[in-house]
Amino acid sequence: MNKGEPEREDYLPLFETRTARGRRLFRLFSASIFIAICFVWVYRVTYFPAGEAKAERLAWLGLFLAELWFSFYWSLTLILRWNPVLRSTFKDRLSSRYNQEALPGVDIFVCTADPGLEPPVMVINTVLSVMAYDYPPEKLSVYLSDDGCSELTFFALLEAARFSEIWLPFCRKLKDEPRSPEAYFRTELVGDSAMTKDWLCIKKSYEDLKIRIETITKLGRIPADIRKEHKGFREWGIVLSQHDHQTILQILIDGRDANAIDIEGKVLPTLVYLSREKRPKYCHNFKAGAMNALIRVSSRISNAPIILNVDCDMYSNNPEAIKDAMCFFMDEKKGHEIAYVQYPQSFYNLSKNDLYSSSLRVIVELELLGFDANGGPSYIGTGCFHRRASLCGKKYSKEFKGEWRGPNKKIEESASFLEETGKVLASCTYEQDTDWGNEMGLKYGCPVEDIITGLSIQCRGWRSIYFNPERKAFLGVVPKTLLQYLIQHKRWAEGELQIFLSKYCPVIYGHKKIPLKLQLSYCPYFLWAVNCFATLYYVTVPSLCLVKGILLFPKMSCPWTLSFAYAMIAGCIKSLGEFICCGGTFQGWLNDQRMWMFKRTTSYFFAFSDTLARMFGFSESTFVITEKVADEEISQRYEKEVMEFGTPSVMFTILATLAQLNLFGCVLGIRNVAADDVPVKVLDQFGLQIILCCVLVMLNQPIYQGLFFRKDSGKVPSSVTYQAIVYALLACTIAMY
Ligand SMILES: O=c1ccn([C@@H]2O[C@H](COP(=O)(O)OP(=O)(O)O[C@H]3O[C@H](CO)[C@@H](O)[C@H](O)[C@H]3O)[C@@H](O)[C@H]2O)c(=O)[nH]1
Ligand SMILES: [Mn+2]
Repeated sequence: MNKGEPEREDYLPLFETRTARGRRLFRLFSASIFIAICFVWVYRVTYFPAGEAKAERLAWLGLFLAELWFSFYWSLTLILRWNPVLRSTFKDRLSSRYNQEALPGVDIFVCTADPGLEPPVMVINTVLSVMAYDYPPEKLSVYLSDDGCSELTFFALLEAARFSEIWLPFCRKLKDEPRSPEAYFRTELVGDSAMTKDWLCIKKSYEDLKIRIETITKLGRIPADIRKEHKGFREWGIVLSQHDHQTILQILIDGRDANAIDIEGKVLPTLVYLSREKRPKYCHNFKAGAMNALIRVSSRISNAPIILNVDCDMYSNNPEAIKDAMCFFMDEKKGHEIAYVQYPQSFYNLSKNDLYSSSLRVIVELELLGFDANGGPSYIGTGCFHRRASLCGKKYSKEFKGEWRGPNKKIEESASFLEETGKVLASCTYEQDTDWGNEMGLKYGCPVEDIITGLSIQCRGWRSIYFNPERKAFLGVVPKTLLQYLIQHKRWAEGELQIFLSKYCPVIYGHKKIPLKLQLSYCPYFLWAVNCFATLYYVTVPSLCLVKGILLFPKMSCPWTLSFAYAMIAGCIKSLGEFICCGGTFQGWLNDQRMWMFKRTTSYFFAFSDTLARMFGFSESTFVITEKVADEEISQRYEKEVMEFGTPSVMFTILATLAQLNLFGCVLGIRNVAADDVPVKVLDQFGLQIILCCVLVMLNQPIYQGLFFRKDSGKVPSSVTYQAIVYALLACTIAMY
């Protein structure tokens, strides 16, 4: 509370913050690991093989540098773990303090970009789920941005608009169930026979709707008779291509219209289709461009003070989520500081032990809690409620309390007039010579537009909140193939590194604007890509040295081994403990470790090189959209947690080469032990190195499967196998001589 303002004794906050348990244990344990790390350094410095051959000295020095990097990086990650906080809300206080009238409007933005990769049925499920929020419908407006400019998506949305007339009344009878029809009907109906008739009837309607959409999606065009049903289809008459077309803006449900009601006569939320103008000459800035067009167009139509942004696969799983978010924004004491409330990204198609470790478990369940405590989480692109003002560039000020009330829908103008005038706002030229993409809206020029936008909002003085309730607010899909996963992480790592190397580097840009701990909280992510070097070194050189017989670690009988062993084992225990506390399984943790290794040696490596290439002007930024569907065979393997290779890729060549190097190292190491007169001696000398290789081999196990044992179409393609064998043999030969 500011000085001068009267203390209100009776004031009850709308949300509460608690510190997480177990912090003290964590700090102690981390400190002990840190001590072990210091001993490792001391060992490296005092036992440097100065008198040995050059190769040995170099190998040793490299390893030391890699270890220094790991220690530094590890210390950075502690900042995110030091002081995690948990938030909880009081929705009952919110509803007793504010009636329906007093709640702010919410504009919901759903982004889609490709009907092939993001099937229209999935998109409309997301749309229907957000239309069904437990919130006054006249306060809700849902906007679908279609960067794919697809009439198939438009058709699906039109069908969804119709279906919402029966779906929303049905949802009002539900309690906690998910509001995406697909997800809802996946679960069996329990109890209540009065519901059964309704249930069967709605289920039938949904299935019909789904078949209609899927048939037309398969067909790939809209039949003439359907075309006649809505004036919107006429727009596609002059669409040249997906990348060359005018703005298409259609208000499918006009919430102000007295006829826009569901079968029970209740108002429907406004529903709008937007496909912003695209011309080959112009840069479209991917999702950031789409979002900015949505911000402007929605300001013309509904202009709600709060904006929710979701990706097209992220359906709403908790109808109360808006009210939760409002508890933060509308808190009388602290609400006015908050620019955005970020929910975690959660997923519904994870395999049992999360094969690709796509759930980002530790980030979502632990690191972001620490991020929040350090000043506010980053914006992670989806499942985020924004204050329109702060997203549009407003600086934080104590005086600005937010205007929740007031008319948020312009009553006077007709829908077609709004469409006509709104179109201009989504044209290619509108942003020229404006601050859009810079200080206004989402930032351009970065593959992780979300992170950089969040950072700049915080640097304008705002705070953000991370809210991770038990019941997940949004559920989306993760990629089902290894390559999709690696490409997605490459995009992320690339974007993050790009920010670090730009003027937005948090320690420079954030200096004096945000607290140091918040600046540093960003760094572990921004430096993801840099990990590639130390990791590549650690997975190759010890194996090669084993082949050649170069000693890199202390002897097993030497006390220094203890420091290495402790740092490794305690480090693993800590990470395993965290993983389990965050709800993971042991197998899941192993998968997680494996995926860290895989992405560090491939995604991060390419992220690093591509970032440099772009900085020096050799390439342009791209945005590879993640596939949200997979064919039947791939899905089946995914369910069984069999890793998917299938298509040739350099990333796989790297992984396969490294895996074989480790295997050679391991085999040769063990052979030496066996062949030695006194096996104990070799084991004593090379023990740690052999263990390291064995661990790597164990982690690489799915690759050996894919290389040598599998026959299905998801195995490593033979071209990759041959290349990898050649490279690995070559590397060993060079190492030996
Ligand atoms: O030109 C484009 C490209 C993408 N998208 C949409 O952006 C969203 C995210 O794309 P996706 O391929 O699913 O990427 P993810 O890696 O899964 O997305 C995460 O990472 C992105 C930044 O890299 C953020 O924009 C996302 O919100 C965040 O969920 C999807 O809804 C797309 O339809 C567009 O609207 N226009
Ligand atoms: Mn996605």
